[in-house]
Amino acid sequence: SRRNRVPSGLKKLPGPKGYPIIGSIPDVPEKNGFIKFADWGKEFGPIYQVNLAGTNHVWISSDQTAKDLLSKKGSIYSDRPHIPGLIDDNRTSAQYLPLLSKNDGWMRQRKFANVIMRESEKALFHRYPEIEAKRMLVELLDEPYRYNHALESFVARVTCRLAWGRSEASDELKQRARELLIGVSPTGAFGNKLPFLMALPDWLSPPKTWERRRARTERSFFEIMQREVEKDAREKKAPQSWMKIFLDNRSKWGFRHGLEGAYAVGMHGIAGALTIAAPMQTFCLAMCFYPQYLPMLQEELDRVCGDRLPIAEDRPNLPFLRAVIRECLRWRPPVPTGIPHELTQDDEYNGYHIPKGSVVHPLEWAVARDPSMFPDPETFNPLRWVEPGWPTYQEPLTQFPTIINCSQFGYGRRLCQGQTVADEDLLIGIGSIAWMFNISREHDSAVSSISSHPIGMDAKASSSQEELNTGVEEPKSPTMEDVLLSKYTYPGAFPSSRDEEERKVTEQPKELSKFDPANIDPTLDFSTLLIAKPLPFKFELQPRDSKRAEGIRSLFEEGRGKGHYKESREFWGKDQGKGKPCGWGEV
Ligand code: HEM
Repeated sequence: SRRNRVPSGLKKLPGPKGYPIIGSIPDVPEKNGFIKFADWGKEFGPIYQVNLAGTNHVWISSDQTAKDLLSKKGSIYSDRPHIPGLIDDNRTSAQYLPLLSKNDGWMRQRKFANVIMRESEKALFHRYPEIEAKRMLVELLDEPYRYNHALESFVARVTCRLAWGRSEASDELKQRARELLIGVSPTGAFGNKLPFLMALPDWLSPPKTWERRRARTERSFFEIMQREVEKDAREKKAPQSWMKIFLDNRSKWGFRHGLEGAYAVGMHGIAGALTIAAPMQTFCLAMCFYPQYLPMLQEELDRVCGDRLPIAEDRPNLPFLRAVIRECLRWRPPVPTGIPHELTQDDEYNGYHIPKGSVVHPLEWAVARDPSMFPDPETFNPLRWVEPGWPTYQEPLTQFPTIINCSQFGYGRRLCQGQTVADEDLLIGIGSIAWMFNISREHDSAVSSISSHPIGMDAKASSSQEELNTGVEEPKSPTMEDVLLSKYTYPGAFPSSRDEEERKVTEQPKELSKFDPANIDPTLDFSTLLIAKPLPFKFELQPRDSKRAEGIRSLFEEGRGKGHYKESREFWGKDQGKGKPCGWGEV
């Protein structure tokens, strides 16, 4: 109660009442909990507080408030909370830069991150995204029903090359990313839901055993990758990579030991592999539900790129592609709850008291839905970025729209370090898909003589293990008809082309049902972990023209002949280390 005392002259932040001890935990659904937090924002205002199992969580749903606190008062709002589900203390272990406290380790790793990002950007990311785009397109042509695999592999291969100069570890990197995501997500590892499990002996606590194996495997993986680059460097055949930058100037970074370098590089590999596929999957979803924009995008790509795939130098000439990417991030933010900051001393804001130790969330989902900045916010509308008159329109169009420094990358001193990598991957990745394919929701066999594949018929084949095992039941996939007739209740998520009658049906307020997976809007069927990705969905992917398809196939074969496209390799044996000290954990 002393902690909760409000100094005289100040008010307590508003917020839901909750229950004794557990606070408001029962009121927050596991699926799409960010919508609940955004709803509370509408009820209590742009800043409010919620007690979740004894911790004070402050939720911010306005960009201005987030800037006022997290950016302007960065000296006290830049710490990170403890994550109980991890074996080592995330705040001090110097393993994961995004989770470190604001300490020396964080400062030296951030400096290192600045250098590796700057160097990569200067070198146009060594053209890795352009090289890997060809492999992705061929995989989509051959096995479109495994589209998730192709998109995630594209991102993981680029990041793997950037981190260690080679792509063969991309499957392992994806698995490391999935397991770490589970380890750190409040809705993932049991150790985060029931922290006392991490205080029990290993033999009594399966979540602790799982986490110990995950941490051991991750460390071995990072060490193996570091040793391989060291060997390549000794033999003067190491390609450019973040690891090579580290090794070339080992003493310059002030790291405590070589292992810190292994983690500093590996963490960036994981951060890239975790996040960038989400907006690419969102792009496919958006093109199914807002089909009017794909022809506009293809017109721009054909005009600028003609018969070749988009490349980095096309960026200034592709404003509509940048608008589509920016809108994907806004419409379905990859980190909808934001990554929490921790407040290190008592503060006041607009007459409200914010107690030290509060966990402060910039709620991206709500920030991206401010109707004064984004009119008709639930609608996917890339035109808001390129048509004068919209509040988000900005010139020159050779530079804007851009995702760099948008709120989806966070605030203040903890701003995302990997923005330029994400920017490049999305430009090349999404641009290449749109250049090559038509994407549509319904199967129409008469559309073209070129073979077309309806996707998602075999949901398992198209989903990664992570998505199959996030704790979400296989969705019942309501049809658009179901949705329109009665079930769906979250207002405004339909394409603006739908008429008023349909809108009225959708806007009937039916509390709670919107969180029920069976009733969920198909464009809101996302995984439940900290980084939200659309769960596998059915759509049709059809090459626009057979000449382009053949052209890319032959470029890919040519690259393969030169050894550019190595197969992914296993690190722990055929069974991925089942029963051994290191290997893949269940996800
Ligand atoms: C679409 C892709 C991405 C999104 C949406 C994203 C989003 C975020 C967010 C919201 C934060 C937290 C900011 C805050 O605390 O206020 C963050 C931090 C971070 N991100 Fe990203 N990120 C993306 C891609 C990447 C990539 C590709 C990398 C590296 C290769 C990366 C590296 C980092 C790092 C190192 C931090 C921690 C910074 C710190 O705590 O000091 N991110 N990112």
